[in-house]
Formats: sequence, C-alpha cells, structure tokens
Amino acid sequence: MTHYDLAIVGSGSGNSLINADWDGRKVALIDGGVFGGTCLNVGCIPTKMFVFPAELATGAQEAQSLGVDLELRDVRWRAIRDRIFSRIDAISRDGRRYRADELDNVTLYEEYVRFTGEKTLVTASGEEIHADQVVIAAGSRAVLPDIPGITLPQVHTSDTIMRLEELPARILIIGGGYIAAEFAHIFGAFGSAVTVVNRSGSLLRTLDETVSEAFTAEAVRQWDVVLNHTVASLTANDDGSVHAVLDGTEGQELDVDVVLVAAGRVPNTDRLGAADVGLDLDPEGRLVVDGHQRVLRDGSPIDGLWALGDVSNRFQLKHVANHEARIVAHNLTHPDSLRTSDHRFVPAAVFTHPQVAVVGLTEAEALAKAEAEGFEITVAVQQYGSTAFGWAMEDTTGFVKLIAHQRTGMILGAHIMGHEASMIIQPVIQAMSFGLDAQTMASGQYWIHPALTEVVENALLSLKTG
Ligand SMILES: Cc1cc2nc3c(=O)[nH]c(=O)nc-3n(C[C@H](O)[C@H](O)[C@H](O)COP(=O)(O)OP(=O)(O)OC[C@H]3O[C@@H](n4cnc5c(N)ncnc54)[C@H](O)[C@@H]3O)c2cc1C
Ligand SMILES: NC(=O)c1ccc[n+]([C@@H]2O[C@H](COP(=O)([O-])OP(=O)(O)OC[C@H]3O[C@@H](n4cnc5c(N)ncnc54)[C@H](O)[C@@H]3O)[C@@H](O)[C@H]2O)c1
Repeated sequence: MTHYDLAIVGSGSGNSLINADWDGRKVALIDGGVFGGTCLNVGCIPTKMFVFPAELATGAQEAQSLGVDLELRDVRWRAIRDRIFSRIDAISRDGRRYRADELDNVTLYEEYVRFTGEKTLVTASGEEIHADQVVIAAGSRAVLPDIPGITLPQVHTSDTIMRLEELPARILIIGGGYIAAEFAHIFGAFGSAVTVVNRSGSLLRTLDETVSEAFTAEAVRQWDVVLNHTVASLTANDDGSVHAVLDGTEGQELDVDVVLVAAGRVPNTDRLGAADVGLDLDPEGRLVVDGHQRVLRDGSPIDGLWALGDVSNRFQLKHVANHEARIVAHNLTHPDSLRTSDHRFVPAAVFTHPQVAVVGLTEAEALAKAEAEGFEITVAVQQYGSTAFGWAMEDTTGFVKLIAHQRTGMILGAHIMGHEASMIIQPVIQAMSFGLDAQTMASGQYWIHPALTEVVENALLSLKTG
C-alpha cells in the first residue's frame, strides 16, 4: 500500500486542488478517464465551441428580416470539429504531462479506483493507495435508459456525439433538458433535421414555467418536438440508419442517422463503491456532504474525506464545482478555520437560440416560500422588444422575468430568455449575492443607453415593491 498526504479522485475540478500548499508533500491524482474531466473534454468547453459557429449559421436566417440577405452556403462539420478538438485535446495532453512528468511530488494514476475503506482505495489493476486526506471529485456520467437497441453504434451520448465523422442528416435526441436543448440547437443550426423526444410535457421543465413554456414554443418552431413520449425501441436499418419506435400517448415511428441520449446524468458513486464503505448517499446516489464539503457517514463528517462537484451536488454545473474546489482547497490545509460553500444564488444558462439564463427561485417556488413565511411577492415580465436595442434587433420573443419580495424589494429570482441572456443576467446575480434591493439597483446606477441591459432596468422599475 502506498501512502500519500493527499489523494484526489478525478482530474476535472479535482486537478485544481494541487496548489503550492502541496509542494514537497505526496499527492496522488487518480483518473480512469480522459485527463481534465467532463467540462474540458466532453462538456462545457467543446459544446460552447460548437454553439458559437451554430449562432453564426442562424444569423443568415435572422438577417433577412432586417434587410440583409446572407446565404448559408455550407457548414464544414469536420473543420469545425477538428478546430475544437485540436485545441481541447492539446490542453488535456499538456495538463496530463505536467501532472505525470513535471511534478516530483505528484503521482498520476490513470485507472479507475474503488474505496476499500474511508481513506483507502484500490485501482483496477490492484494497486492500493492510502492517504491522510482524500478528495472525491469523480463527477457524473450520462444515463442510458433501458431501451432495446441502446447499444447500437449509431447511438451516442454527449461523450461521443461531438466527434462524429459526418454531420448527420437526421438526428433523434432523447431528453428535454440542457444537453438535449443545446445539441438540438447545434445540429439544427448546422442543417440536420432534428427530432427531440421528451418524456415530460415541456422542455427545460425544471425551470420557471414562463421560461419553460416560452422555450418549448420556440423549440417547436425550430425542431420536430415530440412531448410526453419516450423511445420504445431502436433498430438498425440495412442502410446504416436507425429505426426508432416511440411510445407514449400516441405511437410514432421515424428513421434517423444518429441518436443522442440526453436523459440526465448520475453521480459516479456506484463505481467508487461509496455505499460499500458506508458513505452517506442521497436518494439520487450523490455523496452527502456538510457545508464544509466533508463527506458524511451516518450523518457525521468523516475527518479528512471531502467531496465536490457533480458527485455530491445537485446543480451539475462547472462554476459550482469550481466554487466547491476553492472551498476544499482552503479547508484541506486550514483544519482550524474551515470555510463554507455558498449555494444561495447559483445561476445557470442554456446556450441555445434564444439563450436562457436563470438564478434564484422560480415563481412557483417563490409563492410557496411566501406562503410558508407570510410575505407577498411581486413579479415583472419585461419584453426585450420594449427597449431600444430590442427594437433594433426586431426581437419578438425575448423577455426578463423578475420575482421580488414585495415589501423589501429583495430579488428572489430572475429568469431570462433571449439574446445573450447569460450576460444580461449577471447584474441581477450580483445584486442578489450582495443584497441589493430592486429599487436601489434600478435607480442607484447609470444603465447604458441604448444597451440591451435596459430591459433589466425596466423590469426592475416595473416591480411593485415597498
Ligand atoms: C455536454 C455537457 C455540457 C455541459 N455544459 C456546461 C456548461 O455550459 N456550463 C456548466 O456550468 N456546466 C456544464 N456542464 C456540466 C459540467 O461539465 C460539470 O458540472 C462539471 O464538469 C463537473 O465537474 P467535476 O469536477 O465534478 O467532474 P468531472 O469533470 O466529470 O471529473 C470527474 C473525473 O473523475 C473521473 N472518475 C470518475 N470515477 C472515477 C473512479 N472511480 N476512479 C477514477 N477516476 C474516476 C472521471 O474520469 C472524470 O475525469 C456540461 C456537461 C455536459 C455533459
Ligand atoms: N449550459 C449548461 O450549464 C449545461 C449544459 C449541458 C449540461 N449541463 C448539466 O448537465 C446536466 C445533465 O443534463 P441533461 O440534459 O442530460 O439532464 P436533465 O436532467 O437536465 O434532463 C433530462 C431530460 O431527459 C428527459 N428524459 C429522461 N429519460 C427519458 C426518456 N427515457 N425518454 C425521453 N426523455 C427522457 C427528462 O424528462 C428530462 O427532460 C444538467 O443538469 C446540467 O446541469 C449544463
């Protein structure tokens, strides 16, 4: 058994924990997958590198209504793909080399591991590792629903879909969350015929109802969207395409070239054997941690065992994993002054066309909280088209929805659908994080005219607070 001061399982957000504090101390970094984890290799980064050219491709259609005739002549899938992965693969390769070859105190294990005790691990090849402190940053993986034909080579998850050899003429996407929506946008903009099959009655259904409904209406205009259905079976046709049979309220069948499964992600705790060593898991299989990111067993924190990211939080977002990694990095070396992670105002964005960005409570959640705690809420919805920049864009769908505490004016939630929603929302996140009320935020600063942020200013002014 080899002993370390620190062992980290997962080279995604876990990789950032190895800072100068560990110089001269023995660290094991363990990852059985591609170095750098999900966000870099198969998640946030490559998807957004596809989204940007997809946005350019949609521009051709949109410009027409403004009197500019553009023609989308071609989408060179392989050129787009190879630009993206030549950059990303190099970052992963260099990061791996740095950890494996250039740091004397770090040992890189490129194998999957399982727990044999609270702070002991065994690799797939049987090497035993013990550490004074262990950080579990093992992430999550795509769920593969139990559908006949799910193992066909034409069926992909987000791990493999971005490396296709050809742009598919027809793609079936199973699911209606973030991943389904972003890939529907990418492939649809590039010219594939996209069919989205979702089990529930709307897309992005966990978001505020106004956003989910408006986004679903937009999606129906862009893709073939089949709601309240699942896929009953997938079979290979002789010509290499796939025949999909849907079930649900009314059966349907279709032929496609490629299938993308985007039906949610599960934490990798099962493959770590976390339950076998008694670590607490929530009903979705995530590790249970306390506010300092310490892993719990029978409800109590285990000294020196930490978790962060998708393996232990419900958000499944890189900025949350990064935040938790900063907390753990501090706590590992400051046992007497532990920091606490802050999950109060976690924003998220869906990089579709239009974009969606959210932070805080949905209207339904705010109403429930108001009822439970005895206060009133106020809600304002401001259309992008009601501001000068919205007119300039001829925007007819974008909006900002704000929800605030009626008496204090404290913002409880913001839900935006429209151009650059992921940026437009940032001042609201700032106001919520630093406790700025709506009126002060609206009136206490200049808002650049005629920038699109005026839609936020006007939404704030429309809230009936006080
Ligand atoms: C397609 C897609 C798009 C996304 N887009 C966004 C986005 O735009 N914005 C955003 O905020 N988030 C996005 N996310 C989510 C984001 O990627 C994740 O929240 C984030 O990467 C999680 O980081 P992590 O460090 O927890 O885990 P990961 O980065 O997944 O790292 C976990 C690592 O642990 C390794 N591992 C797992 N089990 C073991 C084991 N038993 N032994 C050894 N190694 C193991 C894995 O190989 C992996 O490398 C996206 C995700 C996907 C799939
Ligand atoms: N921009 C971003 O921040 C971003 C982008 C991509 C992914 N992510 C993260 O990745 C996580 C996983 O994304 P996701 O979209 O896979 O999961 P999700 O949980 O958001 O959505 C899964 C969807 O699949 C549907 N579904 C499940 N089983 C189905 C079936 N058998 N047939 C049809 N539909 C089915 C569900 O109804 C749901 O709508 C998200 O929670 C998100 O945090 C974030």
